[in-house]
Amino acid sequence: MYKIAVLPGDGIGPEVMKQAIKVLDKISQKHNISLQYEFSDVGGIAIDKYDTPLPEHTLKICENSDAILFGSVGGPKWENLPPDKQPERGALLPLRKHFNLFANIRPVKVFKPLKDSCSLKDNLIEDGIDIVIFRELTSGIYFGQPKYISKDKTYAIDTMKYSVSEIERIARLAFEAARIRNNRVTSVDKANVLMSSILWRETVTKLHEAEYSDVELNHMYVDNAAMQLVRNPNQFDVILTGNMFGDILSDEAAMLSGSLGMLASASINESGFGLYEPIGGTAPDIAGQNIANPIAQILSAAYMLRYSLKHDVAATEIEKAIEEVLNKGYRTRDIYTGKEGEVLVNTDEMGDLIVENL
Ligand SMILES: NC(=O)c1ccc[n+]([C@@H]2O[C@H](COP(=O)([O-])OP(=O)(O)OC[C@H]3O[C@@H](n4cnc5c(N)ncnc54)[C@H](O)[C@@H]3O)[C@@H](O)[C@H]2O)c1
Ligand SMILES: CC(C)[C@H](C(=O)O)[C@@H](O)C(=O)O
Ligand SMILES: [Mg+2]
Repeated sequence: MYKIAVLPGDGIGPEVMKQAIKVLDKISQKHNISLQYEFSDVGGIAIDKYDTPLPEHTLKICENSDAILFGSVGGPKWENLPPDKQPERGALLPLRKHFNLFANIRPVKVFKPLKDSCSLKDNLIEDGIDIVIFRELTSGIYFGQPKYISKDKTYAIDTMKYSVSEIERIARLAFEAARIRNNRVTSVDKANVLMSSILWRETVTKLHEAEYSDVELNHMYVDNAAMQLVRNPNQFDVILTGNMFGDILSDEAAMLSGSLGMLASASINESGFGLYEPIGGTAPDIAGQNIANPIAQILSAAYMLRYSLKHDVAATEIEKAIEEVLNKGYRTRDIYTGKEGEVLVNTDEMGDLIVENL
């Protein structure tokens, strides 16, 4: 039996999480996988109830689980609280750090039927897109010390710090992934300006020479990478990058797949324990209307089955069911183009359709 900590969070989090649970119920029945869910509050809702974004009991539930399925946290209501009390800095980042979830894996796939939702010209995505971003998640500018706003509020400091071992462990996973994909790694940095990027580039190069010379490696500055992603996305196979660059490039890459609501991520540590979440946020502009796209949350559940519970077949079946539903023309509002054959559905209906196709 697997214990799953389910943390829906704020905004669209609970709406899309409901769909992911429906899908997990069906697939676990089908494959005889015993799942025990432990729901708990995190983020803004936890601030409202317990005056803290990451209550002790929520952390305990996570510690006693085999994986964490996370929705998203934050929103306008909590934006003006002191920094460490806010949902993102007070819950999500501490969770990532607490469990040492250094490897954030963000696959960018374009489902063929969604080609029209992609903002790029057809000829650029004719053969689909299949990129995976390996983002370092527990260091870099997000966590480096010192980090503060001066008492008189006339200046502020963040520190971008990377150690060789932190770079090596994420680089190793990227090279390993490339070997079973198209054998190419693009390491993205800003080595023409940042010291931490110079070390990043040197470390990746050394590791490549010593252990992974069979993999094709190139280095790219982050500004160029942002441009290349929309100029010719298919040049990329595995993108290896640091915390902040990975955050920005993955939102950009999401639009290749048509919507932020389509991309999910796995954040894992050295022993394979993981937190699984959509790459997008709480979407306050559409929350509470049952119109959000639940696919990113459902894919997060599939990645959980694949990476933490080692049920690859079940994960693949979920991905196939999503593709099937999209093939049949069903679309939530964010991926609806009005083309003939498309049917507009809401969040619940999309969840039901995916369940029916399992
Ligand atoms: N992992 C997380 O918990 C996480 C990630 C990103 C942002 N956030 C938080 O979410 C809040 C809102 O942030 P934001 O507006 O910058 O980013 P966002 O990702 O919430 O929304 C950006 C845009 O994408 C759309 N969108 C996102 N997910 C969607 C979905 N599933 N279906 C359809 N449309 C979708 C939204 O409607 C919005 O127009 C902030 O408080 C932010 O800090 C949390
Ligand atoms: C909410 C925020 C802290 C988070 C990040 O920057 O890592 C989000 O944007 C993401 O991409 O997971
Ligand atoms: Mg982000």
